[in-house]
Amino acid sequence: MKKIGILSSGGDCSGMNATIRSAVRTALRMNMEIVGFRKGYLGLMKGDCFTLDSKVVSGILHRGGTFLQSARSPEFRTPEGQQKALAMLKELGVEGLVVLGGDGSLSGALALHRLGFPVIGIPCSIDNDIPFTDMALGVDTALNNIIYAVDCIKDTASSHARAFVIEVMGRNSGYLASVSAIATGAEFALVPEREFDLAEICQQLRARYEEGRDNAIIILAEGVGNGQTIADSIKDAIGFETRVTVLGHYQRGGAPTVFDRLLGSRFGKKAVELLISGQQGLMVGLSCNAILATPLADVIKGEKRPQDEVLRLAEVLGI
Ligand SMILES: Nc1ncnc2c1ncn2[C@@H]1O[C@H](COP(=O)(O)OP(=O)(O)O)[C@@H](O)[C@H]1O
Ligand SMILES: O=P(O)(O)OC[C@H]1O[C@](O)(COP(=O)(O)O)[C@@H](O)[C@@H]1O
Ligand SMILES: [Mg+2]
Repeated sequence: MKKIGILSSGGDCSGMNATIRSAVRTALRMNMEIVGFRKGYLGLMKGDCFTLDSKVVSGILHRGGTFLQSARSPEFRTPEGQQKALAMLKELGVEGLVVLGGDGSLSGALALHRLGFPVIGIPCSIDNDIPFTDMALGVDTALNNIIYAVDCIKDTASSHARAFVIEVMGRNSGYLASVSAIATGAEFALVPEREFDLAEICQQLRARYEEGRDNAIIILAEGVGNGQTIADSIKDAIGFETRVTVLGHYQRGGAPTVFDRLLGSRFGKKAVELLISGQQGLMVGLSCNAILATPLADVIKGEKRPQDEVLRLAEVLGI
């Protein structure tokens, strides 16, 4: 193998740049040429790429997002799109590919692997919905962003005697909501993994209000539903005002935490080493603080185990 490629796909997250930098420096150390494809699978199908050298990746470690840019490409989901990408890889003389992305992008990586192309995946998604890794890249930074915002909102909640419904991202995963509720001392976390009864929540908020606790933070995972609907249905029942804050894309960006800088650096190095040593069709992951590799096929057919321990902790803490 003389030349490999790298791309970032799906939702961007903080730590992608640290990962790309580490992959590039590992490849160069191993006398390998490495090219970066712009905008994920879109750039791959078009052959939109450029050579990555040590200088190109300097000064990006501390920046969120991905300097290779990212995209969601419906065309790449089709067999025609995947054949286009394969033909382009062949034309460019690229013999192996590192894919940074979430569950969707890793499904795309598996498709290329099944067509016989050497691929290694790196789990990147703030949702933490990818199995076979304790943490995906970007989760820690997103959580830190969320707790900063919630701490700020708590000041207003207590000053104005209000209940805030704060909607966080995560698609169908309640990981960000559960963990941020634990870390901020929120009153409730509403997550798709756990059933809840809105009437009961209202009753508890009312009882707290009558005891003199006149503000509350309710963290809502986006997978549960709309924040305004929830706030509207509790407004009259609890005795104090409600407001809704949707944290949105603020959560995904910003300077990566130490955890994500280190995790990305470890993932990037390991992915390139695996590719160069002839291994393929794998995803790197973090398990008990070691970097392991799991077949992409197992990752895609697997399901991220429910966050049982986190949910139980939330329950014990009264969330
Ligand atoms: N089943 C699939 N087969 C092939 N490619 C896929 C598949 N699912 C997703 N992709 C590709 O990966 C891209 C990113 O996936 P998406 O689910 O949007 O984000 P993420 O990778 O962050 O989960 C999609 O736009 C598509 O190009
Ligand atoms: O940025 P977009 O395209 O609006 O997508 C928003 C979605 O992306 C995420 O931030 C990350 O999800 P993915 O990792 O699957 O891309 C979700 O939490 C959110 O629902
Ligand atoms: Mg996803």
